[in-house]
Amino acid sequence: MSHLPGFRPRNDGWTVVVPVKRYAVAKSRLASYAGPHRPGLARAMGLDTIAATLRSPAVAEVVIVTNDSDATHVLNDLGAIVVPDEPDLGLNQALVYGWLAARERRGRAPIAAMLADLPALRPDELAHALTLAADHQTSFVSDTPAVGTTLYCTMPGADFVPAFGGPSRLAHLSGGAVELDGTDIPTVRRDVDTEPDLREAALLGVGPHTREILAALETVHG
Ligand SMILES: Nc1nc2c(ncn2[C@@H]2O[C@H](COP(=O)(O)OP(=O)(O)OP(=O)(O)O)[C@@H](O)[C@H]2O)c(=O)[nH]1
Ligand SMILES: C=C(OP(=O)(O)O)C(=O)O
Repeated sequence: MSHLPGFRPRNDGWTVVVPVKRYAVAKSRLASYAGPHRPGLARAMGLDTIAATLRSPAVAEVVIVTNDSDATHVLNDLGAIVVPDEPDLGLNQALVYGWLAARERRGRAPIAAMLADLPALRPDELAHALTLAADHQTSFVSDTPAVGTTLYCTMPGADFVPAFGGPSRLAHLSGGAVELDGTDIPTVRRDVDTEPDLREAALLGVGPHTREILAALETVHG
């Protein structure tokens, strides 16, 4: 197993569980913009998100839940632990399955769930969010419009009840999770579902895989 430059396995720190949908069917809301590049764009955003997560100083281990064969091989080579999406019942069930695997591996670690569509994610901003999260049993970071969620965090012993999808900010608040201050973590909050989201992420500065696909899309769209 090779590791990214700068990645140091740690014994303390967070386990971050990341669900990755099969690229062939992912990011349907970007279909008209990305056309044949849509699976490649989903892959590139996932790779940039997970590479930044592996480099974050607050992260000890990354557990990926996926049934995508390319993601399984490539993310394992990057240094993530990859488990199959055995339930295959959507995002939240995949996260619970990943949480069980994470707990089995590192029983006393704090565990967070994070989406794979944060292509501008910076390792230091993720570390900042996870440091804030350590003050609460259960907490979360809302997305840029403050409607959805990008990161859901639990300390050891807390229930893990992710409620991602649609207006998940309210769902997580109703479940008793504390919303973390999003002031200094714009790249943790910028998930990408649509073309305007992608433009905003590009302004924040996306990782190299997403940058390459964006360059190809620029030649299509002018
Ligand atoms: N393992 C797994 N991951 C999922 C599943 N559904 C969504 N995800 C992941 O969950 C995160 C957020 O998903 P969405 O933003 O809804 O992405 P999406 O389903 O690809 O996009 P749309 O087709 O536009 O809804 C991304 O990391 C996806 O890869 C699923 O059924 N299984
Ligand atoms: C899954 C989520 O993201 P989106 O609905 O933007 O895909 C969410 O915000 O809970």
